Amino acid sequence: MINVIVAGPRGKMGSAALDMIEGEDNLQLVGCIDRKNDQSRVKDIEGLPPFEAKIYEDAEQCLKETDADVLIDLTTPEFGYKHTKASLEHGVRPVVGTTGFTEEQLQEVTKLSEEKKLGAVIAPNFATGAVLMMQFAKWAAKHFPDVEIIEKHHDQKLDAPSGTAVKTAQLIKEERERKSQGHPEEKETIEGARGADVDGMKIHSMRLPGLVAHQEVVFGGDGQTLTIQHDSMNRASFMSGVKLSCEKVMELDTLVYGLEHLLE
Ligand SMILES: NC(=O)C1=CN([C@@H]2O[C@H](COP(=O)(O)OP(=O)(O)OC[C@H]3O[C@@H](n4cnc5c(N)ncnc54)[C@H](O)[C@@H]3O)[C@@H](O)[C@H]2O)C=CC1
Ligand SMILES: O=C(O)C1=N[C@H](C(=O)O)C[C@H](O)C1
Repeated sequence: MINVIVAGPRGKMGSAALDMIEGEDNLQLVGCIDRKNDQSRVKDIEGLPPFEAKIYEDAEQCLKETDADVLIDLTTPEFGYKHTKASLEHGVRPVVGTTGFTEEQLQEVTKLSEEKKLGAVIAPNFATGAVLMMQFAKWAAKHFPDVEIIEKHHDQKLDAPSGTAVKTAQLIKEERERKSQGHPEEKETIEGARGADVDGMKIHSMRLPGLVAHQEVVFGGDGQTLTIQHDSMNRASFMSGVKLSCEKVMELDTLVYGLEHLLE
C-alpha cells in the first residue's frame, strides 16, 4: 500500500487524481493540501470522493502529521516548487505534474533529491501518448532539423509555453545543432508573431475555451512536412501516468524528469 497526499484536490487534475486513487487498491489517500478548507475531511467537500482523509492548508503540518510515502502535486508553479522541496525535506517522495518550474528550480530539487537519496518524479505530461509524441519528435529531429511546436490548451492555464512544449524542445535540442529558422531578414510587424524562441526553434501557444491539452510538432524538409500530434480529450488521459509514477517513485533514489524514464 502506498500512502499518498494530494496537493490541489479541488483542481481539474487534483480531483481527477482523487477519482483515480479511489479506484486503486494499492494507493491510499492520507491527506490533502489545499488553500482552503483547513481541517475538513475530503468527503465534506462537494464534488470530491468520500475520503476520510483530512485537508491541510499548511503543507508542513500535513507532511508531519500524515504517514505519507508520496506527495502528488497538481497546483501552481509557485506552490508546486515549495511543496516539492518540503516533501523531500520530510522524506516523502514527490510526484509532480505541476508545470512552469524554472531551470534553476529543477536543478535545485534534483540536487535535494540526490542529497536525501530520495526518489522523485517530475513529469510535464503524464499521458502515454504525449510521451510517445515527444520521443517520436526527438527521433524525427535527426532527419528534419527545421521544426516548430504548436501547443493548444484551455484558457485557464497559467504557464506558457506548456511544460510539454518546453520538454519537447529540450529533447529536440539533444538531436540537432542550434539553427535559426525562417528568412534571415524576417521581421515581426506585430510583436510575438513568430512565437517564443528556444535555440532557434519556435513555440506557439494557443489558449481557448473548449480545448484540453493538445500539441503538434511540425517538421519541414525538401518538398515535405511531417506533423506529430497528440490530443488529450480529458484528464483521465493523465491518470495511468500518475499511478505509474506513484508506484515507480518508491523504487527510485534520485529525481527523474519525464515519464519516458519510467515507461518500459
Ligand atoms: N503533468 C501533466 O500531465 C499535467 C500537468 N498539469 C499541470 O498541473 C497543474 C494543475 O493543473 P489544473 O488542475 O488544470 O489547474 P487548476 O487550476 O484546475 O488546479 C490547481 C489547484 O491548485 C490549488 N492551489 C493553488 N495554490 C495552492 C496551494 N498553495 N496549496 C494547495 N493547493 C493550491 C488551486 O486551488 C486549484 O484547485 C498545472 O501546473 C498544469 O500545468 C495539468 C494537466 C496535466
Ligand atoms: O495545464 C494543463 O492542462 C496541462 N499542462 C501540462 C503542460 O503544461 O504541458 C500537461 C498537459 O499539456 C496539460
